[in-house]
Amino acid sequence: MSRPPLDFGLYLVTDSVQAGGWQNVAGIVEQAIAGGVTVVQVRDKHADDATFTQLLLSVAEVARPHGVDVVVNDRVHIAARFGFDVHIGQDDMPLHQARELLGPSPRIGLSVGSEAELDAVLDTTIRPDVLGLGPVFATSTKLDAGASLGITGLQKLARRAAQNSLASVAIGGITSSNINAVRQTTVDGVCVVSAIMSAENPRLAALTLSAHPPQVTSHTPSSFAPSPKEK
Ligand SMILES: Cc1ncc(COP(=O)(O)OP(=O)(O)O)c(N)n1
Ligand SMILES: Cc1nc(C(=O)O)sc1CCOP(=O)(O)O
Ligand SMILES: [Mg+2]
Repeated sequence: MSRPPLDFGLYLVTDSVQAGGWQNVAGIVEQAIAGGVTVVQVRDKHADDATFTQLLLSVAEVARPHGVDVVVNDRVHIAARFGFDVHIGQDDMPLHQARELLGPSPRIGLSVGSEAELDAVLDTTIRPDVLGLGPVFATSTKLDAGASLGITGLQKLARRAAQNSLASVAIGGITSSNINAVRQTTVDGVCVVSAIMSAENPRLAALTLSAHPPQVTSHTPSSFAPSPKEK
């Protein structure tokens, strides 16, 4: 099944705790999209399914009008119910089972943190649509993240992914201070959580991290234009 390629350029993964509560997440996402975020994954490790669904739909409401893809973290059954894309890790539902539940259209992202995990992906006939490669650097957002890959480890995985026609994104400890080195690897995009979710100004944070910051024109809606202080 061919799914249209996505612009993974600046991929935001949400965190309701860093947002100060799940009700604040959609507002932060809206600002981050104005700053250049191209994909949003809704991740909340604490919410029950009903609350997660409310959160997901609130994010979709602000993302979809801008053509920004919305991805569900972990909860394949919720993604399947509403037809969203999904991201799963090595300890989540197996890829073949997720594909069976989702049907052919939604994209599936899969975490890969080592050469052995990439070997396993390349050995199977059912392929994910994108790999989440990480953690690149140490992170306090995900306490059970594995050993850091560093730029060299990331580049080895990203190169092999590309050689096998697999899209990849980098994740873990990425900030405005190290993002240039990450963008010099073969990854198709860069994921951040705290660099945007914990920022005082999520729009400015996204602008700083974006590979292609949005151009402000006379047609830019006023809610997306910079405030006089930022000009
Ligand atoms: C794009 C992307 N890459 C990796 C992850 C991590 O997924 P996982 O290993 O399942 O860990 P949790 O996010 O579920 O804690 C991700 N979420 N997104
Ligand atoms: C959700 C997640 N997955 C990771 C992985 O390595 O698979 S690291 C991570 C958290 C990244 O948060 P921050 O941008 O704040 O460091
Ligand atoms: Mg997971």
